[in-house]
Amino acid sequence: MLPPRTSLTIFLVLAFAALTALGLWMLEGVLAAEELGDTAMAGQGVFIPFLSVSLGLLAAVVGWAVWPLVRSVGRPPDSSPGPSGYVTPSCAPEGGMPDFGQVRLPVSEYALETYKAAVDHAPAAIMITNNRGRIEYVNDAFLNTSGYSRREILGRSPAMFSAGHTRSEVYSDLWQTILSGRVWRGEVRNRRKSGEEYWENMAISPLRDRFGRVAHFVAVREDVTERRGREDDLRQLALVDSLTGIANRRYLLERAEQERQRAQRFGLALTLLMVDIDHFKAINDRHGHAVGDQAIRRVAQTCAGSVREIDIVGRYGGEEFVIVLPGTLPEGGRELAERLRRKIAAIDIAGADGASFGLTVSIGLAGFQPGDELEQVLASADAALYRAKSLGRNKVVAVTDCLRQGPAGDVQ
Ligand SMILES: Nc1nc2c(ncn2[C@@H]2O[C@H](COP(=O)(O)OP(=O)(O)OP(=O)(O)O)[C@@H](O)[C@H]2O)c(=O)[nH]1
Repeated sequence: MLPPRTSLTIFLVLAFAALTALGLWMLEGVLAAEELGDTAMAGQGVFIPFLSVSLGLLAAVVGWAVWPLVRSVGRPPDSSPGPSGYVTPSCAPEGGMPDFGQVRLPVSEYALETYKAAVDHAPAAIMITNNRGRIEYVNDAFLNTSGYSRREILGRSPAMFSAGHTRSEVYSDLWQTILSGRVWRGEVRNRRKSGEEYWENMAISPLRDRFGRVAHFVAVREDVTERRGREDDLRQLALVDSLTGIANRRYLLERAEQERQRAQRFGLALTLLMVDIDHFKAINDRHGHAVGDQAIRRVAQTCAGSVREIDIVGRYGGEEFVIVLPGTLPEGGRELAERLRRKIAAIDIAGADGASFGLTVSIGLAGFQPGDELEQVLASADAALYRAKSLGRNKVVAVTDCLRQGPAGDVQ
């Protein structure tokens, strides 16, 4: 199908060519008649102006037809849209995308189509909510990560994905940030449709409408569960004693210091126990290192299994443990220490010779006093432990208030 301009041009050229031919034929007749002195024919001199007008019009029509071609010489190919309004691939500059900045308005539809495809199929999960917090769009990656269908998500609140562990301050910070027009970044724990929980790293930015108002929010989310798992493992390795699985010395002291500061600030009670296996060297010597390790593990497990969740049990040295009891007075600590001493005395360990053997511990106990540094409380508990050992072992000794300022060993 020829474009209208081309069809009209062909029609006009043919029409004027026919008229011109007719004019020339008649002119020939006129000239011949003049030569013969035929005055009747010579009176037909009206055909000369007619022929001139005809030729002039023909030139104008041809000029009108070829003008666009003359104009396009030396220009890049036209990027006019195809019948549907989309730019066809042939309109794109060689080897790349069309330059959207150069094209006329209908091409923006093509640009929109391209941007939409990019968002729909982006590898990161993308969600768009309106400023009332309702989900208006999610891409394919979002559906894959969350496990929901589009129908189950659209129109609902993003809160439907929360696993419920994130503190409310995190969300208030999120809203404050994005409502003020800034980007919020953070990691939250979410839940898939299957119930499985996962970590998501999110960047949420406000989208402004043509009037500059925040009308939507776009969230780009990435499942970082694997990375978080590796970090957790590393963190665990850094905090935990590899032989016993309880807190290592560094982490124990860190947590103990936190509790000391809390006790100091809020005037809370805090008691510290120092537990040491009696004659452990003899166990090692008699049964070997592996059995010695087993004894250390059993004592650690017994300590960890005898305290509350808020208490902290850590390995302080080779066969020495510290138990931090927040919110506990020395009397309460002593009760626990006695219970623990008896429990450990009841442990049976398989010896190298096949026969089982028992073990005992000595426990030193000290309570925190306002103004104490952690080292002072530890030194007091250690002094009490020393006293328990010197009193024959398998004993609990607490530092009394009147003696805690005295030299090491002045305990009762
Ligand atoms: N098997 C094993 N032994 C350890 C470990 N750490 C330290 N030890 C040993 O524990 C022993 C501690 O001995 P001592 O400090 O003399 O204490 P003890 O023999 O228990 O004597 P008292 O505490 O006075 O009753 C040493 O022989 C260390 O080599 C460990 O991780 N595994």
